[in-house]
Amino acid sequence: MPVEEFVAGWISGALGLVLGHPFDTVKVRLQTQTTYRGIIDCMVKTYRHESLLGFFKGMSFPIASIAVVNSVLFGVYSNTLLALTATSHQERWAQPPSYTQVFIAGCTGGFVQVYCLAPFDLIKVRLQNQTEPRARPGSPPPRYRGPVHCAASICQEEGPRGLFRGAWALTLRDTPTLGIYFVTYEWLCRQSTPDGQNPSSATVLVAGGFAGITSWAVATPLDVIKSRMQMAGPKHRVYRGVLDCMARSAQQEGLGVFFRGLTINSARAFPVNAVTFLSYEYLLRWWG
Ligand SMILES: CN(C)C(=N)NCCC[C@H](N)C(=O)O
Repeated sequence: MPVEEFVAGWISGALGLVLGHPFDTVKVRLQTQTTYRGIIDCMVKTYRHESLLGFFKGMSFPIASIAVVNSVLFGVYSNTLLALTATSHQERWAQPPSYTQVFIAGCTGGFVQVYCLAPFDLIKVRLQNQTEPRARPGSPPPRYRGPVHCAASICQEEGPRGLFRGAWALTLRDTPTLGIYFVTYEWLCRQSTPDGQNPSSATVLVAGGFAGITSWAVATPLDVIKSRMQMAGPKHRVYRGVLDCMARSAQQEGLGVFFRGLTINSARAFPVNAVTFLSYEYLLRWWG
């Protein structure tokens, strides 16, 4: 099993993550809180109350976890393609796999990475939703003091299974959308690259960016549901399941609720995934 695909997945994921985290914080707050009038209002309020640091809340854990999550995603994707087509990454532009094979490999990578991503994503969402400024004398301390305290509190209050709250919604979000993600990337690269050649850097950047936008656009409705289910701990509103959360959200806030965070998700997706794919391709070519 080629391990360089796992390492390239990790480094490229980390670069994309740092670039996209401020967008991600705004998105999570818009999806789960009703106090903001829109993206700009959320950005202004976050900056006023919490300074620039507010945008980077909850980032340390994803940085640590991206090592596992992105390397599992890209590693499983690439190794599934290898099993389906018997061609390595280096041979893949000369003997391209079919789109069905790319879709199956993407869905497999998406499905497997969910079980690494779920606890980290839950902790990130809980920390991003704490709007209190960092501890000031006299002000009440935030509920979670940091990622480790957050994980420990969840285990204590909700049991270890609490760390997987929202994992089913995450599976429904990520399995098909990661198939779409890799198919879009491959299709765009092949459209603008002569047969048998490696795509140029500009092509990889644009194809990676649009793969991110397309997959996130499709993923947004389940992303909203996933974030709400993750916030619904034992002390908050509790949903009976994904369908109950969908029905109650739509009843209370209208169908528009499923598109909350769509603009910010797309704005974040382009740079994050352009950088992720560019660094992934280059690391593999460099090691190849
Ligand atoms: C629609 N979905 C869930 C995805 N396209 N997932 C792949 C994510 C890649 C990158 N770390 C990101 O956060 O955009």
